[in-house]
Amino acid sequence: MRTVRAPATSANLGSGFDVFGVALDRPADVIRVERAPHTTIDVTGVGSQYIPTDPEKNVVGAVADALNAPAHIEIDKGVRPSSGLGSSAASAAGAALALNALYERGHSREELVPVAAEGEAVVSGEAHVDNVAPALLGGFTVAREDEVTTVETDISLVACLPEIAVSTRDARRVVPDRADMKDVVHTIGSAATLTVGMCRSDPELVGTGMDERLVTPARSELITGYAGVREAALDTGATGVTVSGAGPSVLAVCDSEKRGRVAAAMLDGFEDAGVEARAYKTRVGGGADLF
Ligand SMILES: Nc1ncnc2c1ncn2[C@@H]1O[C@H](COP(=O)(O)OP(=O)(O)OP(=O)(O)O)[C@@H](O)[C@H]1O
Ligand SMILES: N[C@@H](CCO)C(=O)O
Repeated sequence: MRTVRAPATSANLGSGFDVFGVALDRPADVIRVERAPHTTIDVTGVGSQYIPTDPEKNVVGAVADALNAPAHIEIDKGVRPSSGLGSSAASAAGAALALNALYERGHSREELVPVAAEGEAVVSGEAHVDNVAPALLGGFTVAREDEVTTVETDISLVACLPEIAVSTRDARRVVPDRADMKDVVHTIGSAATLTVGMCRSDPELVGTGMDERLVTPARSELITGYAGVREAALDTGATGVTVSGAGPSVLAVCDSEKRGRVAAAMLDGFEDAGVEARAYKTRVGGGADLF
């Protein structure tokens, strides 16, 4: 048997749609795998009632197929599904690392990124890697077609998860097909600023670099209370706020000692909109741990 703790992740960070991602040091899924003639799946934990155990429909089934590694797979969910915190990616990345070890396949973590992305294709229709890459590699990741660059960084974050479900599939439908060149230029400037901020572990630059006008405006409409939550976080010292992944979680960057105040303000913002929520005081963390 092999066990992996696979972290939540936040993709996009505003200006890096389908490119940027970060590993979060909490929450996380725990995946246990044992050799078996056919793949079977048990799911427990947060939101497990919404997660299929059919290997054709669960992301870990696609990963087991891709590695030709049938197994009994137990998933203890710490990352709620349809959260914008890379719930499906945590399971896919965890299963890839665990099955690779169980069957001694010998793949590197980098080689496991496209394998785990096969799982993402099961749920969102596309094998996007911007959540599985940080879940496997840790830190801040920049994903291009066949290449992922990683940077270690020390950035504190608050991820606020409302009791709303937004599926990645639905949130991809509202992304506009076309963009104004002025908005594209603005986004490139933000993405470059954010990248420098990650390299310098500078929350001001990272927060400033989250600003963009291409994807977030349409997606934030799917999150009841978003405008108030964003304003509340900025008023209490966050340096930047954006939609986490496809939403509905809202991600704020701030100094580590301000996380408590920012988290409380974001929860109040959702409460004012009549939405229950929970907040994770977290930071950019490492990739999945194999035990
Ligand atoms: N092992 C799994 N863990 C979580 N969700 C799974 C798993 N297998 C299948 N799913 C399905 O995937 C969907 C959740 O994935 P989705 O990409 O929409 O959310 P997410 O991973 O939290 O978000 P995001 O990618 O925006 O951070 C749900 O419909 C869920 O039933
Ligand atoms: N980049 C993907 C990530 C989903 O978590 C999206 O925003 O649709």
